[in-house]
Amino acid sequence: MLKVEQLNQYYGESHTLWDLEMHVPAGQCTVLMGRNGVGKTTLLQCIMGLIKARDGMIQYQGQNLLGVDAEKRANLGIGYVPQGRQIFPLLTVEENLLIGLPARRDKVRSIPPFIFELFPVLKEMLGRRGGDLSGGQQQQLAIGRALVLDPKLLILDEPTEGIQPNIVAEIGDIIRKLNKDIGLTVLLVEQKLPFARKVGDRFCILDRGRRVAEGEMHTLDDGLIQRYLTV
Ligand SMILES: Nc1ncnc2c1ncn2[C@@H]1O[C@H](COP(=O)(O)OP(=O)(O)OP(=O)(O)O)[C@@H](O)[C@H]1O
Repeated sequence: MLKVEQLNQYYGESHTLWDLEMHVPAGQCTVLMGRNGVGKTTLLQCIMGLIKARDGMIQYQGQNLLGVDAEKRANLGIGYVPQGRQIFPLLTVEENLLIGLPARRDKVRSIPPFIFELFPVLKEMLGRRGGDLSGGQQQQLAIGRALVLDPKLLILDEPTEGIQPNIVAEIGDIIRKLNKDIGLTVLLVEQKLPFARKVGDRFCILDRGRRVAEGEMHTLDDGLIQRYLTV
């Protein structure tokens, strides 16, 4: 569904992504892994068009995204949950959810009920300001906001960062449900190994801006973990 090929990205003169390759097959959950600062968020931001890649290809359903504006990428069915959630703290939960609706490809202009089935807490808190929610609730809101757009591919950047363990498990269950029951293709950045193993079908490991390993989750062995993931 998504194929990154020979992607190079620079921050000024600093070469950050090097001939990067990554495949995200349709219907699967792919986990992008690697230590801090290896380029995971940079890669996701290139995919979303939030930062520019210098050359290479990002192919989504057969189309090269590099010439497509960031707003249009959402229209193509790519949902994005950024690192740190980035919900609007002064807007209510309802307003946060409504904000993406005009970008939907169809004419739906109200919040789809399945969002509240997945996240009942959001229904209870519709009138609450986003900034008054707990970290876990904000993460649910950020995922809900991405789902409002009816994406086919959902991209999440460290959805468990700074969240209590019981909510982490809940978020894991929701990602699995979205992937296995609803059929969304998922790409997520995750540093917690048990979580990655629980939700992921495949992994892709970056090290210093390069892809160093990729494969099915059951092939992620101790050698790779020691070499590229443990700190
Ligand atoms: N806006 C920026 N300007 C310049 N350099 C940046 C910028 N953002 C990130 N970098 C650098 O690019 C490299 C990759 O950063 P990136 O945030 O993509 O890594 P990451 O793997 O997502 O790390 P983390 O797990 O800490 O979020 C790092 O060396 C970082 O310092």
